[in-house]
This record gives sequence, C-alpha cells and structure tokens, in this order.
Amino acid sequence: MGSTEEEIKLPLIDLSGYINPQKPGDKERVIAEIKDACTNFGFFQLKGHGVPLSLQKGLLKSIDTLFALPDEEKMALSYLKNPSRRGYEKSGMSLREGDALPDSKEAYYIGREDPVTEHYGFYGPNVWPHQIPDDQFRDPVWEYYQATYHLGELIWEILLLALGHPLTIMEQFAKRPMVQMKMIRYPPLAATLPGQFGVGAHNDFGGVTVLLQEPGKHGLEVWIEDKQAWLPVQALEDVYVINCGDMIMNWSGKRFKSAKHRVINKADNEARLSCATFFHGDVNATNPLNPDDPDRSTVGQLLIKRFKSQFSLPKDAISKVAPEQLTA
Ligand SMILES: O=C(O)CCC(=O)C(=O)O
Ligand SMILES: [Fe+2]
Repeated sequence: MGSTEEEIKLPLIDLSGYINPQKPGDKERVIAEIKDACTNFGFFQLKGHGVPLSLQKGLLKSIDTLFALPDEEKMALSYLKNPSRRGYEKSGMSLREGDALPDSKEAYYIGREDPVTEHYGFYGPNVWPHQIPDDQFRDPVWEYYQATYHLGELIWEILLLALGHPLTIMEQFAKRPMVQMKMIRYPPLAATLPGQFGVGAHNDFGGVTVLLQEPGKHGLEVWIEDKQAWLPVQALEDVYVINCGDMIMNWSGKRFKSAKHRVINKADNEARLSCATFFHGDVNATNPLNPDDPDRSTVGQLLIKRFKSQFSLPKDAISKVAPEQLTA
C-alpha cells in the first residue's frame, strides 16, 4: 500500500465558467478540463458548482441528527423492509466479494419520490423518519437532493458534450432517471476493527457520482493505476468530488475512466459524514452513446448485478426481479 508522490493531485475545476460564462470560450474551457480529468483519472474536485453552502450545511446537520437516533429506531427504518431499498443500513451490512471484513459505515438511502412501487422497486416512495420534525430532516434533505440531482444532470451534459454528442441524447436515457442518494456516517478509527474499511475498495457501478465530504474529515482515497498507489483526496469546504462509474466507462467505450476508491476515517475519535448522489439513468435505458454496443444491459440490470455482488439487497426484491434482469 504505497502512497503517491506529493505532486499528484486530483484536478480542482471551477464550474462557474460553464454555469455563468463571462466571455467566449469559458464554457468550452470547462468542458475540456472535465474531459481531461475524466480521461486521466475518472475523478475530479469541483468548485463554483452552484449548490449553496447553506444547503450542504443543512444536509450534514440532518445526517448527524438521523444517525444520533437510538439503534432500535434506526432499525425500524431498515432498508431491508422497503421494496425500493430506501432507509437505514446498519454498520456491517455491506460485504464485497473478496473482502475480509464488512464496511464499518452506516448509511441511509433516499431516491426519486414516486408514489407507487414500480419496476421491481427501482421506483417508489422514500422512507422518512417520523420522529424527526420535517424541518430538521425531510425538508433540508429533499432540498439538497434536488440540488445535487441537478448538478449530476449538469455533469452528465458536460460529459456528453465532451464526447461530441448533442444534449438531446439525455432524452434517450434520462427521462425518469434513477438518482439515489446515500447519506453516510463512518465511525471513528478507534471504533473499527483492525483492517476494516469505512467503505472497502470499489468502483461506483453507474453514472455520475456527486460526493460531499464533511469539511476537514479526510478519508477518501482513489487508486491511481499509473502509479499503483492510493491518492488521498482532501475534504474541502464547498468543494465536491465528482467521479464516473463503470457504466459511464463502458458507455463511453473506455474513453472515460472509472477509478477504484475506498474510505478509511482517519480521525481516531470523531465520526466522518459524507453524502453521495448517484445519477444513473432510466431503469430500461441501454447505451445511448453507441447503438452498436453488443452489450445491451439496461441500467436496472447493471444495478441488480452490482447489488448482488457487492452490496446486500432485500431478498424480497431479488425474488421479485424478473429472471432476465438477473442474467445481464
Ligand atoms: O464517503 C466517501 O467519501 C465515499 C463514499 C463512496 O465511495 C460510495 O458511497 O460509493
Ligand atoms: Fe464510491
């Protein structure tokens, strides 16, 4: 487990030139910077993103409030009881194939708010903790979800432009995109087992990930293939980490990378909070970038495959999934 030389750093890109261009060429420059970052690393840091700091702070406070609930109350909100995989995941539930120990993190999932459960639970209503007043959890979390949903959409647009596609292509795969948000708390290092990770090494399976780290709570590390080393990523205030999942790598014909990453909370006595918003695509969408791609897997099939090999999935949900969804 080597560490990288000082000079390697993830690019820090300013999105304001794309959102609010001041002169000709501003948008194109941002597109080119993001293209380079995704080609070289599959990861970058982002400022000038337009998500208000107050929403980020409100979200972190809400996550803190949620995880402070007593264990029995959190377990009553378990995602294993919910057909759409929304709700609470306790520490020790995610064990990746090949890992010696499960993740130490606890998490809480929300997604699009659909009134009824459809498509084997890919779409459905969220689970909201009734014991926390709405203005201390549901409202700030939902407002934040929508803001990062839009940021994820914007990054997708830029990736498509960078690859030379028209923006109308979004219509082909993101009319009703699955956008899942995972709020996470990592226990202090002192409370984890020797060799246990907060989140073990993995690649994100899907589309664009918009990750907020609690400022100053370092712990995320990205695998740099060329150097064969883990690169620590600073947790900076008002700066997002953006990365591409495997689906983007495959849809782009490997032009964009999906990099392996992991989390070890470096603080001995303090928890670390983070929140990842994953912008995928419609459940039945296939590769919109290359109609000749022999792999016709749908977004839903890719998701199921990943949950089966890396993460737990409610047994009920697996049994309700049509067999063709599992053979991708
Ligand atoms: O908490 C973090 O910094 C990263 C989390 C992550 O990689 C994930 O949830 O996929
Ligand atoms: Fe990840």
